Amino acid sequence: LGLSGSSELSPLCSIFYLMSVSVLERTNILKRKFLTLLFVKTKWRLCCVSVSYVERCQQHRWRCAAVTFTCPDGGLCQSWVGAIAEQLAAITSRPRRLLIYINPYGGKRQGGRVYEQKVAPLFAQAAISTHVIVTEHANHARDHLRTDAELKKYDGVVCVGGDGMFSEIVHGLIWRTQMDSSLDPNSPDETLTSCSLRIGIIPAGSTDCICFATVGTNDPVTSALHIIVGDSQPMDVCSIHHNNTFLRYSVSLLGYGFYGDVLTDSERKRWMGPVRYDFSGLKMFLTHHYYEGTVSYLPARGVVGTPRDAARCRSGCVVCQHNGPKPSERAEKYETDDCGETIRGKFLAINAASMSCACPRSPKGLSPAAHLADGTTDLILVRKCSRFDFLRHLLRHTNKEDQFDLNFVEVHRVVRFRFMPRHCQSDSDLELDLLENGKRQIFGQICRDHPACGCAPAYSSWNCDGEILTHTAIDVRVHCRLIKLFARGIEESCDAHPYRGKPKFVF
Ligand SMILES: Nc1ncnc2c1ncn2[C@@H]1O[C@H](COP(=O)(O)OP(=O)(O)OP(=O)(O)O)[C@@H](O)[C@H]1O
Repeated sequence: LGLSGSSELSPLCSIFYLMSVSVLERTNILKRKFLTLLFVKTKWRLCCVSVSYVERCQQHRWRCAAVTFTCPDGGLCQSWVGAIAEQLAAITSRPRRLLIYINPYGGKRQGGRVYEQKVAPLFAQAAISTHVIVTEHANHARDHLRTDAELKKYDGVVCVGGDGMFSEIVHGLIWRTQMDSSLDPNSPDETLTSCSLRIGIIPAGSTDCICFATVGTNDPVTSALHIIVGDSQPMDVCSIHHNNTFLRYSVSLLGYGFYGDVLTDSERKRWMGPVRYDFSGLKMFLTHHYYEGTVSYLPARGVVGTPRDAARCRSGCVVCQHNGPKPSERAEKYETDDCGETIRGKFLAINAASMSCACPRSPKGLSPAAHLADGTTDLILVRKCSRFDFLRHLLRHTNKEDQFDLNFVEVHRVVRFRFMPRHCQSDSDLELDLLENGKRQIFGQICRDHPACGCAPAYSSWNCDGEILTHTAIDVRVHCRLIKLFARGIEESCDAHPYRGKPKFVF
């Protein structure tokens, strides 16, 4: 794009303006997908204005592209730079100051390099000021956020690492927000205050499931661009309590039985690297343990959507918008026994998916129709069945068949649930079980009390977003939209998007 010199600034300005608006429309600048003005440089007597913008690539990836305008008139160029910069400054959703935590040991230990080489230059170009903390030990970021961080100075918190690192940020930020609001996080009935700061994830871990589920790809540049353009994706968080004591928050998967056992076993095999998950998965599948207990839950009422829907939670999801927080629902409690449902049984797996839990290994995820911000979690109960049937269920996570369309699997969309393993049940509950299930139970109980006989163990562990919980009897409550991410959810049919690929400028 070249403009010949002229002393008449105003008409030239208009032409330049019209042409640029056309360019910007094509690059989607006017729909806020434009990234940022990068620089103005003088070349001999020509001035260049380079405008950077987001270009969509395949598989939900974003790239930073640039278009350069040249003009012999330096003053005109400067006025253009000023005008565009003014427009950009008016977009208040974009962060200006970020607090960044880098886990140098996450994934392949490339967090520092990924940030320095791929992300920091983009933040610098976008004029975002950063305060970077390289963590020195586990829970460093969480504890810093809880007490020391001067959060008022920042527009967002970014973690460079995997799901464990994200979890640290979530725990630190939620705890701090509740403390600042004088709320008691130990009370499971407390209505928590939503965090005002958004969280960004630069994926540099082993699995990066949260990033994949909210952005659609695990790519540091794409995540950095979502942060720069100031995207915002609200997210539900489950609080987990045991006897009125806070244990953890969960945003993705809470799994007892199969997924708890796989995590416990894989933790002992860290030396194997990422392959440990496959190894432990196979081992636990062959071991085929089942666990007895009681699940009680409050079904989600007055919401649209079910776990069996064909529609998926995507960018601008109407289900999330419809089911958003409603004041009357926020204080839902187990006030009476009859407001919840109760299921006793033997389970191979009890899973609560607060999002699809899609990842590169399971592109559909554990609950494909789960929503990021609808205030519910999908409670999936896999009852005791044969190994062959359980394999059928597991394989359906990777193909197009419905993993819930099996007579030993049930799924409920809930706002709260409790689990009580059988060994923790009161005597009266055990008597009730006995009456319901007959005398076969007596021999089962003897086996459980004397594990040396080689029967199934009495209890498993909860896998809470990749961490093992210390208690098995838990009370889980969904808090609608407790946090916000620098993301926009997975965009629909990205490959067919009109703005994908290189924009073609025709003048
Ligand atoms: N400096 C550090 N030294 C040791 N551990 C750390 C440090 N900083 C953070 N951690 C801990 O490392 C754990 C794993 O980190 P992270 O989640 O970034 O990587 P990952 O486990 O490889 O990835 P993923 O969780 O996606 O599988 C986190 O739970 C975090 O608490």
